[in-house]
Parts: sequence; structure tokens; C-alpha cells
Amino acid sequence: MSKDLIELKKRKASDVELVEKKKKHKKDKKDKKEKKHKKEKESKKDKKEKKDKHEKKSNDEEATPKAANFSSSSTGSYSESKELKSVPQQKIDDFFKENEVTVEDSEKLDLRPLLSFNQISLESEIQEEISKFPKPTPIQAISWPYLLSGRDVVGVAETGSGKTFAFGVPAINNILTSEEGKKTKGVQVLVISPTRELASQTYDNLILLTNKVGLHCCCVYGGVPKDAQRTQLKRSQVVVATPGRLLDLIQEGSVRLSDVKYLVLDEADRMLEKGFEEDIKKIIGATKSQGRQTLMFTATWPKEVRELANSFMNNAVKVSIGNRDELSANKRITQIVEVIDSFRKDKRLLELLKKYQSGPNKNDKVLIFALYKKEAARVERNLKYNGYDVAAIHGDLSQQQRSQALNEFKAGKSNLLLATDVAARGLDIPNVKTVINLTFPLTVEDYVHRIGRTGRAGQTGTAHTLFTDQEKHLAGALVNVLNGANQPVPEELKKFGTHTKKKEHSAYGAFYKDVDTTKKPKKITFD
Ligand SMILES: Nc1ncnc2c1ncn2[C@@H]1O[C@H](COP(=O)(O)OP(=O)(O)OP(=O)(O)O)[C@@H](O)[C@H]1O
Repeated sequence: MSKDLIELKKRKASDVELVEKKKKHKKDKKDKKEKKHKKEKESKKDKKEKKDKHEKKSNDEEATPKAANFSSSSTGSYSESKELKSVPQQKIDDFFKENEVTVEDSEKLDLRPLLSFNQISLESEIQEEISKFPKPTPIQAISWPYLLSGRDVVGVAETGSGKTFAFGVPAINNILTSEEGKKTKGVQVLVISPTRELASQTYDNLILLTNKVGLHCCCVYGGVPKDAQRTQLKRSQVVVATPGRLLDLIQEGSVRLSDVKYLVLDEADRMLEKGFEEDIKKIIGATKSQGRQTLMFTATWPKEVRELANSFMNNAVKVSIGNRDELSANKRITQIVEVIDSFRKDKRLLELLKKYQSGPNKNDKVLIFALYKKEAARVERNLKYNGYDVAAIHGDLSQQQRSQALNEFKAGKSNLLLATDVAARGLDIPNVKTVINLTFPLTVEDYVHRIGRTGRAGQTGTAHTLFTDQEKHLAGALVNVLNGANQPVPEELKKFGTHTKKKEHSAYGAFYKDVDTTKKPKKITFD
């Protein structure tokens, strides 16, 4: 049989599987509905009796009926702890309100958020590692119970809010607590990242956990030799990868993903954009389609990627912190937008560097964003000519140069870094005080990610943006972001008009529909 024929058969089999799965889901739903109806009828009968009983309960006990609800429908090993059950409902309500938490779950499990680390029982080594922080961040607090229950999750929370451990902790804990996880030797957790630097950073976070529990984690990305990666892949249960290199290694047969049961798309909206979409489909196609938990985490979740995201997920819970349906920036970042003529930008940059790195702030870390690598190279030369010791990250540099520049900036050995959008997402660089957008990015989503390199983990920061009429089509969306974070909107920016150009998806153009994120896909085809 030819290779193509085998492939076709495989796809057909997977389609049939899906149809069967859908039928079963429908039937389960129907059964559930009937059961619910019957139950409601019965419960009406003794409602009064139950009501009397309920009224006798203490306040704290009243806070827990949802927990009982959960145990019956859980798919994972999670169950709410005594400590969590005893939290008064008022505290839970306050948490939801203060953090503007939204949970969209068609199964309505209503799992309680974890207000402290002692309200959850993780493997002791993991508990110990994570307890170096004072308490879970809101996205961790909300998403862990769902992830430990085996649910697919879309997690949307501001930049620098601890999303890496939000998906990382349950990933490792789930391997350790499942019988199958302990036995399986192959790759069980796969995290896909858009850039080499982010993949490497996520790996650095995950090995803190895997090292402690005897699991192996590796990181694969392009720009470096494959040999060491091939060897590492053979012994790893947890893999962090960029799509291009991973696909390469899949296609040459160096890695098998059929045991992956926890798949994370970090910076998920980026991963579903043109350029990555096809690779992502192929990678997901190489993982198991049944019993796989799929996660998408990001700070920005544009409507036009949601339907595609949904097609890879199974009845996902969407958890969001803050008003994430509207594109919004971290409110602890002071945003300054200056409308300027293009030809004045270079001079203005020198003035801004004097402003942000002078006197007591002389050693403050400043991150400058350019749009294209050629521009970055030119600006780098210009800054060096003016006496600045600037490091750079962009696509024209070798991986070794990129890594060195980033590591030195992270470690505080240099305090000025110039980057293209390769550094816009995910990078967790301590103490960046100011982000300067020398040239505005192609999308306002990228703007939110870029400025999110400051103001991380509860800190404050400043983003200073030079905006020219070449970007005027983005003015409306930028004004919305500024308004959403209570930042001043310069009059010159308003003059461009507040019309918001509908974002186009590379595949669906401007004709995408707003979608119900809980809706199941009609059909999945992997190319
Ligand atoms: N529970 C916690 N309490 C305090 N800090 C935390 C906690 N969990 C993680 N952090 C720290 O917060 C910082 C930001 O975390 P992380 O890089 O995961 O953010 P993120 O939400 O993924 O950001 P981005 O959207 O930019 O990718 C890291 O330095 C991380 O160590």
C-alpha cells in the first residue's frame, strides 16, 4: 500500500472516530438531560425537606455544595480539599469580583479558585517548588482545578501573570498522579512556543519541576544542531518546542508524539496565525486525538482565532482574568504615546534614552522594539555610534548571538536591548523599567505583548511609543487599549480617527464569525 493511501486511511479512521465520539457525546448529553429532568421532578417532591436541612447548615458549609457537584463529573484525579471547601462563599465571590474572573464552562463544574497553596494537594516536590511564591496568581488559582480534573482549558490573563506555571504545574502533577503516566516512557507533555527564546525560558521553568520528580524535560528549537536534541527526545517525558524544528524531527522519525496527553499552545493566538497554522495542524495531527488534554494560554485572544482553536479542543473551559474579551493591557504599565514624524524618530530615541537612563535611573533596563531586522541592525549601529552599549536580538543574528544578548540583559550585565518582535511575547526579563516602541508593531495585540515585557509579576513599568501616520489604521484599536487601561490619549492620536479596522485572519479574511467557544467543531482535518 502506498504511503499516501495509508495516510488517507489513517485520516478516515480518525474522522470516523470523531463522528463516533460526537455521537456518543450527543447521546451522553441527551441521557444527562433526561436524568436531570427526572431528578428535578423527584427533587421538587422533597424540596421542602432539603431546604429545611440546608438552612440548618453553617455559613462555611453552605459555601461547598458546588464541590460535591464536581466530584461526580470529574474526569481527573482532582477533588477539592477540606481547606478549600471551608472557605466562605463570600471570599470566593470577592476573589471573582476583584480579579474580574470569567469562567465559561458548558459543564458548569464551578470549581472553586485556590486562594492559597495549602488549599491544593500537589505532589510534595512540586508543592515545595511552587510554594516559594506567596500564593497562586489568579490565572493559576482558577485554572489549576480544571486542569487537574483533566479538562481542556483556554487561559487568558495579562502579561507577566504566571501563565507558565499555570499550565506547567498541572502538566507535571498529572503525569505523576496517573497510573498510565507513571508507566508511559514516551513524550507525555508537549508545549509549543513561537520563539526559540521563549521555548528555552519555558524549559528553564519546567525543569525546576521535572528535575525534582525524576522526569526528563528537553527543549527543541531551530538554529542549533539536531543531534543533541534527538538524544534528549528519546528520554524525555516533557518537551518544549518551536514548531519548525519539532516538525522536522517528527518527519525524520526522531520523535513520536502518540503518547502526548497534555498539549499546550503557549501564546496560542500567535500559534494559530498564518505562518504557524499549518505546522500546528500537522503537529497536533501527530498526537493522539482521544484522551488528549489541550490547552491554549495567552494574554490576547482575538475572536478570529477562536473557532480554529476550538477545532483542536474538546469542550474547553475558558478562564479569563480581567476583561480579556476586549484587547487589554496590563494596567500597572504607564503608557505614553507620542505622535511623531518618521524622520524625527532616531533623534527622539536618543532623547528618550537620556530621559529614561539618567541620574539615579542610569542603570535602568530599557528594551527598544523595532519592526524589521534591517531596521534593528541600522538602529543598533546608530546607538553604538552614539556611545551606547546595546545588545540586539533579531532574525539576522546567529542563535548564539541572540542567546548571549538576552542572557546578558536578563542577568543585568547590559541594560539596553534592541529587539524585533521575536522578543515581544512571553520573555520574562527581570526589572525592565521601560519599553520604547521605536516603530509600532503590525498589530495592537503585538503592542500589548511588547509593552508587557515591563510591569511583570505585580511590578510597575513605563511604555513609551512613537506613533507615525504610517500606522494610523491602528489608531482606533490603540485608543481602545489606552482607554481600557485608564491611560491618557493624546489629541494627535485621536485625529487619526477612532475607526477600528477589523482584524483579518490570514485564512478567513475579515469574514470570520464571532463564535461560541464552547461549540464543538464540525470536522477536523489535518493536512
Ligand atoms: N504564584 C506566583 N506568585 C508570584 N510570582 C509568580 C507566581 N507564579 C509565577 N510567578 C513569576 O511571575 C513572572 C511572570 O510569569 P510568566 O512568565 O509565567 O508570565 P506570563 O503570564 O506567561 O507572561 P506573558 O504573557 O508575557 O507570557 C515570572 O517571573 C514567574 O516566576
